[in-house]
Amino acid sequence: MHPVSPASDSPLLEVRHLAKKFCTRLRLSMWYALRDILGEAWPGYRARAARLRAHEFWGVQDISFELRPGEALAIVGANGAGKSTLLKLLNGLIKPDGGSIHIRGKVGALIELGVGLDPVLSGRENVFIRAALLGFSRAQVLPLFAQIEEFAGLGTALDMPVQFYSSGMVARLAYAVAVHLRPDILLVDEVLAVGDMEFQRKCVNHMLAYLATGGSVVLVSHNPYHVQAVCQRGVLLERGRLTFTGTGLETLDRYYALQQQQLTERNAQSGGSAPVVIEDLVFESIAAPTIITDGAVRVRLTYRAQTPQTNVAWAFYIWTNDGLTCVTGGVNLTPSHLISGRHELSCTVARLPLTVGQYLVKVAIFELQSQQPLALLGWEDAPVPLVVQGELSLEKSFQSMIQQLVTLPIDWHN
Ligand SMILES: Nc1ncnc2c1ncn2[C@@H]1O[C@H](COP(=O)(O)OP(=O)(O)OP(=O)(O)O)[C@@H](O)[C@H]1O
Repeated sequence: MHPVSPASDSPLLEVRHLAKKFCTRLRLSMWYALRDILGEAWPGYRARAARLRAHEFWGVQDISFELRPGEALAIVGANGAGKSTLLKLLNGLIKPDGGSIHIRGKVGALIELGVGLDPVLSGRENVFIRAALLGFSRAQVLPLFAQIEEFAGLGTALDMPVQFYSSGMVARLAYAVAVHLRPDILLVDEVLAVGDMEFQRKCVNHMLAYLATGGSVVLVSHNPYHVQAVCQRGVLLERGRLTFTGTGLETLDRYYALQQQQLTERNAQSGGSAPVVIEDLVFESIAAPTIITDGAVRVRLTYRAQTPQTNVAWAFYIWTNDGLTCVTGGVNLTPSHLISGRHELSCTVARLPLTVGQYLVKVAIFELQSQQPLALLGWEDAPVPLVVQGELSLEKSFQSMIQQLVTLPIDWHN
């Protein structure tokens, strides 16, 4: 692969009106599958396949998008929305009932991690087996082995049977093999969530380097850190349908708004007993009475938890009034723990280099493993306002005038 200009290249992946149906009854689904195999020989079969039979439903329906070299697409949606089904269709693991998929190039996939690994064989032997499943001979893999070993970082565990691996170790091995065989399109299904933070960072850095050389990524993830770092584009799936396309973060924003709506409804139905509720979010200046450009800021989030929650992360997002994302940071990569009752989470921002102006803040607490939001504030309801003040020097008023979002501490030299 070569460095490319993404916009100028024709799509590596073209998906048009893709559809897949499932049946809720196992025996009936087997009968339908048999009829479908026989029926494929008959003219007009495809037209009939577009209809639902008794106890069938659409797992995904009418999905269309394209992916060009150098692009990464986030697929976002609630449990059961059809994300894995879509990846399995792209990887050819299951056949569509409608629409088409055109792929130019080689696909590497990290979908069901354990699949394709022999539990009694060592990690080392499984590297060759997994590569063979992807069409690579032992001779082709040997020159890449040192890189795969180094990336997986399993040390002596590489010679241990895979059945003794943790899910994180399996993810390391599977990811290292898939990416070093240089696919043109890499499909990744929430695999990163099972790896530790150091490995997640390594994968994100690797994906960015891979994208820069013209690779493409389809990433199922709700982790803001992964979506913001990797995906320029995103699609939102709701009950199998594509309901929104935008940048990765706009898609996540839309998804969180939907989730907050559902969490609020569920909370109301259960008489206000949601497991976790964010009650308040405060941005306060550490040194001055007000938040000033470039000043240090403390962020305090007040939550109420019914039961303790381990392994959660929280993130805040700062937007301009007209909807432009200016800070998507604040994702804590070390897991937090929530204690039952009403408590606070906090963090400090050493320098907030936003220019003088008014901003809006939204916040999310989400489970690290499933990456699903546990509690949200500001997405569906009113975001928290944030006012950044500062002296209106000539330089700063000029920055505000041209709507610059950040101030840089520049020393000019003659
Ligand atoms: N083989 C199958 N047979 C029947 N139904 C299926 C099958 N595979 C998926 N489904 C159903 O299709 C829908 C979409 O499932 P899918 O696994 O694609 O969702 P998802 O968005 O990946 O969810 P999650 O976030 O929970 O992994 C769900 O209702 C699921 O139960």
